[in-house]
Amino acid sequence: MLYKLDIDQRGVATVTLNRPELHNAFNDDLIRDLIVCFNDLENNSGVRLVILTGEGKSFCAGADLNWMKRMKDYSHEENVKDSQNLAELFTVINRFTRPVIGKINGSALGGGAGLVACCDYVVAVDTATIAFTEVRLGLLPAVISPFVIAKIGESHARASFLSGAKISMSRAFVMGLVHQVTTSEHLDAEIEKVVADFLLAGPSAAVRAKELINRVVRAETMEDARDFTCEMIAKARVGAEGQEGMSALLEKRKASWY
Ligand SMILES: C/C=C/C(=O)SCCNC(=O)CCNC(=O)[C@H](O)C(C)(C)COP(=O)(O)OP(=O)(O)OC[C@H]1O[C@@H](n2cnc3c(N)ncnc32)[C@H](O)[C@@H]1OP(=O)(O)O
Repeated sequence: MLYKLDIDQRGVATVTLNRPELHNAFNDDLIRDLIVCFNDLENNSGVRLVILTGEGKSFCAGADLNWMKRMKDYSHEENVKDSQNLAELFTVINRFTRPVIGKINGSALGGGAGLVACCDYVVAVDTATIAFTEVRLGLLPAVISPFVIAKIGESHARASFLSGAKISMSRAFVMGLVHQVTTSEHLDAEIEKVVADFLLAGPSAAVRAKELINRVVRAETMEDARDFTCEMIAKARVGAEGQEGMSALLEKRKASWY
């Protein structure tokens, strides 16, 4: 298995990419393993959120170049199929119904930067760099582009995709790729604070909030967005969790999901 999985009593799952000797670069085995892992976590109703991180000094060095280079012996159709597996990985992480927190322990390059963009909340060490290096390798940040452009917008995508230049953490913060920057010494403690904040949300409300964002950003018109957002709040306020959350605040007690 090219990743490690730990699920604690609170339902916090930690997925750790585990190919440290290759800076957690992904090959077809790691891609397949991670898709299965995230699908299993999706089907595990006890999981409240996922932390995604890397073993060793890097978060993820993107695609394993030895593996990608070998793809020249494959047909065009096989190459397209293979790229679709990678797209599937980004999709299962990005669409994972519960929050995914990126714990960026080191550099995230190429497809590794794409993984960062798929996370809902990202805490990174100040020594990490993010770079969409693909063009410097004669390649393209293709499969990751929908996720990254949705996150940072066209202007930042043009600036970073076309040069492949390293992005410092202060810049990644401004771009909205990273939400918090800390030292490696404080990374675990900062992640724990973030986890505690996310666990304060009603479990079902957190899932619905993520669904809301995914639907609003993909809505074709304001009217479409208005219709389903009204539907969603109409259901939430009469639902058991909404009723419990409001009662708990009014009665000055903790809601029962804590
Ligand atoms: C569709 C998706 C496309 C993509 O994702 S394209 C790939 C984009 N990735 C990159 O551009 C990352 C390339 N790697 C690096 O820039 C550096 O490496 C690091 C910053 C990650 C680490 O640098 P340092 O600490 O100096 O270590 P080191 O000596 O460069 O690497 C140790 C071993 O790891 C191998 N390695 C690093 N990244 C990859 C990779 N992406 N694919 C295959 N091998 C990789 C190296 O070659 C080397 O190997 P050895 O020990 O045999 O010399």
